[in-house]
Amino acid sequence: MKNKLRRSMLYIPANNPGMIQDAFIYGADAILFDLEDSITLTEKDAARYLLCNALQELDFGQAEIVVRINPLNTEYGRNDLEVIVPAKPDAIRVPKVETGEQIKKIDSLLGKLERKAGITRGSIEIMAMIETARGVLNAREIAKASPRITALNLGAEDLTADLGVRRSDEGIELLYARSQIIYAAAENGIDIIDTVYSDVENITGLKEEAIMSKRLGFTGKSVIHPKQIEIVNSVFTPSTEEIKEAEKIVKRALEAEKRGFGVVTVDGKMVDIPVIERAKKLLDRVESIRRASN
Ligand SMILES: CC(=O)SCCNC(=O)CCNC(=O)[C@H](O)C(C)(C)COP(=O)(O)OP(=O)(O)OC[C@H]1O[C@@H](n2cnc3c(N)ncnc32)[C@H](O)[C@@H]1OP(=O)(O)O
Ligand SMILES: O=C([O-])CC(=O)C(=O)O
Ligand SMILES: [Mg+2]
Repeated sequence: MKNKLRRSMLYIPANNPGMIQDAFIYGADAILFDLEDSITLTEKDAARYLLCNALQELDFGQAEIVVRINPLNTEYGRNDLEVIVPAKPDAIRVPKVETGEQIKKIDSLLGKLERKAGITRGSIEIMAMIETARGVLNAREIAKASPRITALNLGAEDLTADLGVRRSDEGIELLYARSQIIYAAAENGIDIIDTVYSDVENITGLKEEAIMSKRLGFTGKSVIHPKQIEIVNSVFTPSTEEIKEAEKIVKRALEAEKRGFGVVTVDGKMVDIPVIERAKKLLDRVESIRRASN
């Protein structure tokens, strides 16, 4: 079964056969083959065909296979979909999405290409990248534009370029965008993936940013180098203390319910329905992680 955890999504430029071949060995939950910004215009065609062959020939294990296409308003985007859909990726990541209408167009095009390729209609998911001011402001309509949408992704490099601001370590310039898209994703029960951390050598900085993202509500983070995977997976996996606490809450709540009490205290803190729901959600996630790593 495919791993849909999406704690870490590893970018791989789709014109690099060595990286494509080794993609599955690093333990990323998702492999994110890129046809957009890591590929120069002269390499677009070659990358697309190389990737199509690789998806058909290679076994990437349990990792979810996602392809970032070029925007559909460029001459490359439509060609990407035509070549890649028959190779059955699990999802298409669409860059620079600004309106729900754009997602509806991609949904309909995917439907036609799926039919042509003999693939079940609706089986290829869409992940929408929010990386412009307009995209941030329209995140709500984007998130609900198609049942295919299973995640929103922040693209901070493009967004800070659009805003004309510097990207800082503490990320204050991204706080509004991060919060807005987290709410849009939560409203629709879909995943929300944080942007890449570009300073590959700075593992401490990566960890701090990932912890902050998790605390805000992100469910995972895109990465650009294999050495970023372990740290990101571990930040987005509940800790032993969190698991123990959740188990205790669920156990005490069940005991209290049997005695007719809806609210109890656990370690001096009040536990009622929302706290129990949060604990159950955490334990469900732990179970998904356990299943995915077996
Ligand atoms: C703003 C945006 O749009 S970000 C998204 C687009 N950008 C990308 O996709 C970039 C993805 N990352 C990369 O291309 C590379 O990591 C770079 C260019 C940043 C650095 O590459 P290198 O200088 O080769 O890194 P380094 O020497 O540390 O690599 C060590 C090993 O890891 C491999 N590796 C590095 N990055 C990746 C990757 N993303 N996926 C798979 N393998 C990788 C290298 O091939 C090398 O393997 P080898 O030892 O078998 O030769
Ligand atoms: O964060 C990402 O996924 C990379 C990206 O496209 C951006 O930052 O603009
Ligand atoms: Mg971008």
